[in-house]
This record gives sequence, structure tokens and C-alpha cells, in this order.
Amino acid sequence: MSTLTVENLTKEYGDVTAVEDVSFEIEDEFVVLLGESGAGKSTMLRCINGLTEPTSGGVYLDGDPLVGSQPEVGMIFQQHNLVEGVSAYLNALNGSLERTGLLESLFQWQHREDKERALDALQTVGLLDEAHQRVSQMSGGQQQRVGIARALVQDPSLLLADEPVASLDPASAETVMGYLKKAAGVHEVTALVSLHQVNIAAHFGERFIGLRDGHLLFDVEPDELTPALIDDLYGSVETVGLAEQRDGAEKSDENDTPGQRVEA
Ligand SMILES: Nc1ncnc2c1ncn2[C@@H]1O[C@H](COP(=O)(O)OP(=O)(O)OP(=O)(O)O)[C@@H](O)[C@H]1O
Repeated sequence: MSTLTVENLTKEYGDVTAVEDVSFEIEDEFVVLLGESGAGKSTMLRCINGLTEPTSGGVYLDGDPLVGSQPEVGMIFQQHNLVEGVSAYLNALNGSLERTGLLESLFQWQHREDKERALDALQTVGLLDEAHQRVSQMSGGQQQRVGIARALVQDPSLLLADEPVASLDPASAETVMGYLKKAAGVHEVTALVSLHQVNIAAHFGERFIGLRDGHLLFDVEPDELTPALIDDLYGSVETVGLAEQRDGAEKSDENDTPGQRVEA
């Protein structure tokens, strides 16, 4: 596991300040990034994974500056960015491209270790039996699980996900989030996941970072994520979801931890 440090990060696009002077540190946790549309979540994740250069401030992994795209940082997108015409296995194996290089990947010279890692990752996301199925024949939720497997094959120490379940129905979103959390736990990866569904966030997050208008509004543990705080972030509508989630959690078995609610 590793420590991600975001230090006084600011990103401006011309006149627009998307992220302003945000600092936090996360270590060995499954952290959810919350905020309404335009709050700066994607910009924050893009600055961390090197897709966007910060205007000022810095990002560090275990104390080393994270500059540009790094194999230590795995990324899961809302749109799966998979090769639809080939199998789940080959898509997962593509994750090794970050480490082995394009030429080796094109000629399928991947090492045995990578192949084993691809199968292991597919098992982690519950898709080992579907390894040879074409991605185009899979559901949106299954495709996103292949995306998670691909990120795991990269063998990252930090996993970022930008709205990974935004395009899924609520049941599939829960399932995919369950696998994502399981994957982070099994592979001992620190994770930062942006979400807009508060009920799902509350169910899976171990810590919550809230952004509003590019500023850090809160950085809290689950028992501190109150409806009042969510109101500050989104307005009163979203707290309905949080209240429903809390009611549901109270009724469920005490031992039913979020990470365990994974469908086979
Ligand atoms: N490439 C860009 N050029 C100019 N402005 C941008 C660019 N990317 C983002 N912005 C602006 O920066 C602000 C933050 O956008 P960002 O996409 O980071 O927010 P977000 O919280 O991820 O929102 P969403 O959930 O809608 O993706 C917005 O005002 C957006 O219009």
C-alpha cells in the first residue's frame, strides 16, 4: 500500500479555477471523492494521474513527485475504454501494457506472470468463467469489472476511479462498487474514487473528501458524514439518499460490512 499526498493543488483553465489550494493525504484506505457536477473531481483525479498538469502545488506517491503518467497509478473511467471486439482476458492483459510496453503487448509477448495476473484479476472481479467472452457481449456492469481487472493487472499501488458506476443502474452500481472495494482490499491498493451517488458513497467509503467549487469542503470519516454536511455539498435533495442508506444499514446484519456485499 502507499501514501498519496496532494499538496496545495491548484488547477486553472484560463479564467476558471477548477481546483484551488487543495491538500490531503490518504494511506491504505478506500476514499470517496464527493462533489456536485463541476466541483473539480475529474480535474483532481486527472492531476493525480498525470493527464493534466497542475497550475501549482504538487502530488506525491510515497514522497516521490507524481509527474506525468505513471505505472504505479491505475485508472478506471466511467466509459470503460475497453477493446470491445476481444475477450475480457485480452482486455485485462492489456493492463500490463503500462509496464511491458506497446510492442511486447502487440505481439502478445507478455510474461507468464502477466497472464497469471490477468486471470487472478478476473477472478477478483468474479469474471473468471467469462474470461474468453467478448467484451461487446457483456453487460455494462461486467464491462466495468473488466476495466477494474485491467487496472489491477497494471499492478498499481494507487487506484483512481472517475465516476466508475455513473452509467449503471443502481443494482449493477452496487455490485461493481463491491468488486472495486474488494479489488482494492485484495490487492492492497490505496483507492480514490469519485462518485455522485451519496447512498453508494456512504455504503462503501472508508473516508470522504468533499469538493465544492474547487475547494476542499470536508475530509471526514464515515461517522462524520452527516446529512448537514451533504446539504452543504449538494443542497437538501441528496440527503434523502443518505438517510435511506442509514436506515438500510441499521436493519442489516451487524457483520455485513460493505466490502462483503458482493454478488457471486
Ligand atoms: N479542459 C477544460 N477546459 C476548461 N475548463 C475545464 C476543463 N475541464 C474542466 N473544466 C472546468 O473546471 C471545472 C471543474 O470541472 P471538473 O470536470 O473537474 O468537475 P467534476 O466535479 O468532475 O464535474 P463532473 O462530475 O460534471 O465531471 C468546471 O467549471 C469545468 O467546466
